[in-house]
Amino acid sequence: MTGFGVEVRDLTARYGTTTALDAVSFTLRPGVITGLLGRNGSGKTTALSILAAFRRRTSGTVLVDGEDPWENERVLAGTCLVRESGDVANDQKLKETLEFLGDRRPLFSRELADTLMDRFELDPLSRPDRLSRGKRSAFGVVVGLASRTPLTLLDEVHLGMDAPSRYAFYDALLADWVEHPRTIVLSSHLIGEIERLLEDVVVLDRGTVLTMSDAETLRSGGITVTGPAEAVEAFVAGRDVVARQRLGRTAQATLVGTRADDASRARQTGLELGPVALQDLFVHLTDRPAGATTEESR
Ligand SMILES: Nc1ncnc2c1ncn2[C@@H]1O[C@H](COP(=O)(O)OP(=O)(O)OP(=O)(O)O)[C@@H](O)[C@H]1O
Repeated sequence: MTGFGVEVRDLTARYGTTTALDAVSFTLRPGVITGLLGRNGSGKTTALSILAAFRRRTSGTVLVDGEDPWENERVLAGTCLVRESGDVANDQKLKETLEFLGDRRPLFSRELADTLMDRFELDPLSRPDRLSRGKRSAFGVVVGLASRTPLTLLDEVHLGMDAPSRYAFYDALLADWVEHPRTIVLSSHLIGEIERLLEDVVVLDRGTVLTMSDAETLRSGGITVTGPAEAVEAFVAGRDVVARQRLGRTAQATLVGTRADDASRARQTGLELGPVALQDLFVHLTDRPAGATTEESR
């Protein structure tokens, strides 16, 4: 099993007069972990809700494993969407929810669920409405990962979790995906922590696709330059610097755009070149002039 592929073409979704997605097209490669990135209100939740048939589209084409997911039993049995709220029955004990999913989802792993319940210190006898926000999110992670569905959509599910729990989640996700490859989408506007997990990236901005690429290609669009502050400044003069950091006399600048002689210039001036953080590129790509309204900046 390598997971469901997804093909989205000209997808438009409106809520009354608000256009949440405006003729959006993207693909999700089967068996790949994709980051669906975008600032608040960019349309991530709407897109994932349509893929999982939680919500109907206004127009456009959505194919999950080659078929329209709407009222499609086969596709929906292979799709799991977990949103930050957890999306689980509030009036059921956690253990009952896991038993229910074990009966319904053919690939559900009770063993993985139990391991994750222990790791997140979740009491199987508790109920979601009695859990803290972070623990509720953690239970969403248990459901999302243990379901092992061919299409797993995790919508900002990690945001409420504390740092140790988030890192336990990232490690568990990667380890289980290596053993059981499947299509996973992680949506977020906090990219720093998850970028090492992502093979592909789709960036949404105000309901449109800003960029779609494999993460390596995206990263290769920029470099970091590290070394003595003055030499770094001389190197980046006149170029598109999207982030700067300084520690004592050492500075690091993040550049968008590379030049053929970057490596030789860096060698000559004793500077170190490194990969760019997706978070910095994301901020650069989705940055808007202060005060610009949605319509003006379109
Ligand atoms: N139920 C709704 N009714 C009206 N407008 C909505 C509804 N849900 C979302 N929207 C609007 O649609 C747009 C996209 O929202 P969506 O929740 O998909 O974005 P998002 O990228 O998931 O945001 P966030 O990162 O803040 O969760 C926003 O302008 C939002 O205000």
